[in-house]
Amino acid sequence: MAELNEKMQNLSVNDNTNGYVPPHLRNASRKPRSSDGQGQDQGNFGGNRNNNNNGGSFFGFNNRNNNNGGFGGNRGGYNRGGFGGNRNNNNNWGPKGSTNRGAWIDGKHVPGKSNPKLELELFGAPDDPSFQSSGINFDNYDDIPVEATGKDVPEPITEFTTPPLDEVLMENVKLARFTKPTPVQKYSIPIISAGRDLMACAQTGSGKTGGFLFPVLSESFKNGPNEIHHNENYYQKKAYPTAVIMAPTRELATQIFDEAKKFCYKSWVKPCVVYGGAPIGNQIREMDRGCDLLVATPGRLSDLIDRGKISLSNVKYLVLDEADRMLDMGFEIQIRQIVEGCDMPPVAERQTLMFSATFPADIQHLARDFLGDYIFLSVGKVGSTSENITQRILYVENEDKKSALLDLLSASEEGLTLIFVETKRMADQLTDFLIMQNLAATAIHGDRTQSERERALAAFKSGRANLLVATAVAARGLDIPNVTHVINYDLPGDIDDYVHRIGRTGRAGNTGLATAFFNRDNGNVVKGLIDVLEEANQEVPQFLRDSASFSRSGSNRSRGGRNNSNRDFRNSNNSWGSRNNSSRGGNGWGNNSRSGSSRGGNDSWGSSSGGSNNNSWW
Ligand SMILES: Nc1ncnc2c1ncn2[C@@H]1O[C@H](COP(=O)(O)OP(=O)(O)OP(=O)(O)O)[C@@H](O)[C@H]1O
Repeated sequence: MAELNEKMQNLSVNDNTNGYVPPHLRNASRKPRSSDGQGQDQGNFGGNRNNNNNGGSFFGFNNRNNNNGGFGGNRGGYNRGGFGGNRNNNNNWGPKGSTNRGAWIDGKHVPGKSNPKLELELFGAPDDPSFQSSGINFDNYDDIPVEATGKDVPEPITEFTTPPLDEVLMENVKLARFTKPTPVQKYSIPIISAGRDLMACAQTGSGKTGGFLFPVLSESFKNGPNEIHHNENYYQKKAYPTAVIMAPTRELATQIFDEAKKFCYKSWVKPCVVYGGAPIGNQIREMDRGCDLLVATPGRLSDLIDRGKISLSNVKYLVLDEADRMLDMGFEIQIRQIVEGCDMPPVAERQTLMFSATFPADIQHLARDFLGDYIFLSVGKVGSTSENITQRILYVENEDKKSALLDLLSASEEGLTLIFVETKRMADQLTDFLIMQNLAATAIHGDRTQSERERALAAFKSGRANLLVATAVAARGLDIPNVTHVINYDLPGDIDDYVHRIGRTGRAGNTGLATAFFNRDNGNVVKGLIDVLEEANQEVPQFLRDSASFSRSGSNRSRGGRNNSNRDFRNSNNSWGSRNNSSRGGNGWGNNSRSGSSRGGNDSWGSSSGGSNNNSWW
């Protein structure tokens, strides 16, 4: 990292006092443009001009890679073995002939047998770089302040132990080479094991998936499935999952499913995944073979409920992962219909868990309706970024971005680089441009077919394409080992998106670099950006501060500013009965800025007790 920073300094890319100067103009006199729009544009620096590469070997894009390893699908060999339909059978899955699957028989958990080949597929070899391993800064997580509010908050655990964790789950945690819980896991495991509802917020890459999977699976292994009270229609099979996990995107759903496969190993719990854009028939057939833990995107889940293929009447655990993103994507009506309008047990008869790295106010309203007497857990500041990620903001005009990008890429060390743009069109254009430079780039965005998206991700993960140009579709949750650099070629209009995007690097205690191109078009996000940089002890370039004084977001709380709550808003004195008070982009956020609730303030960081807080934060 130090070397990379040095190289960037040498390239002048990191010079925050002046605007970005493309290589061909470095020795020319060129006045930096001011971010208030007063500067003069003296040059027209298109990106292609300097790069007359006609002999491009077109890599990766447009399906040129014959990669058969679809995202998330192959590693576990999940589809190869037959799943018997009945959960009480000791069904086989994984490589042929294995009997790894456990069963629930006469009120007891009978684990399956070990299968070394499948173990290798699920958990990888210790030195396999395609499996994320914890980095040198993993221990730094111990210093992260944690706050848990609500009634009777259980004490956190400090190690993975039995109890509270089930033995089979413990074995799988060991196979995954997880030696100790991350902070969010330390709290979420005892909270969920105690049967409590939970709203948990923790930084990107800090192990939230395990935070809900470990206790949900562990309790399921101990307690077995709910008894199905409904008559099975012989001609139409229905899935009755015990746990339902909803996630905003197909890729994230697939990734959670992959994690679930690992930690369900040898147990009676059979995980399934359903998402739009893939043939529904295959997904139904897979569910017919057993479906105890279902990972789903809201749209496909509603569809399958409407078709009578899924009943939620058996659900003990409902998890909403990246719930705020699901609302942003317009899924609220579908989610409410699934949770409140179908046969899902009521709040008191299920456990409901919400996880995200950002929790804007409206998601806390959803919590009011979906969760009962819940614990609010915040690990680190809500919406903050990990200090493992070094953040750099460069002033780059739109027409200079391509050159600046090439500069950055030439300075990059080994590793994968994720480049975020705002539009699908731009993703395609930029990918083509990079391919023309003989760079190994591919793209992921919503207009690509599911199989194209899967191939792109697989090529990126394997390193065959070390550059992935992405829209917001890849911003959340994706856990790709060895992403060393995230470049916000276009900054998002929403600071929460920025937080999630850069969180694709610096995961599980590893270090990472995040570079963003900023110019006057990004005035709406400047205030939030400064907050995020300051919270993570990063350098704030002067041009950002200058820009903040011109920016609208300096004076209101648009989505570009920080409208997260880092508080459990039940502790607020304000009435939160009216949704209108908390709409995104609204005003009336009160006097308490985020810094008002920093460690040095009145708040009880580091305490697990539910101190009440009279701050009015909207
Ligand atoms: N206890 C642990 N020890 C070591 N590594 C862990 C542990 N828990 C999780 N990890 C690894 O850390 C990485 C990040 O975890 P995960 O994807 O759950 O993060 P997250 O908090 O959900 O991130 P995001 O907010 O981006 O979705 C994963 O590769 C996971 O395997």
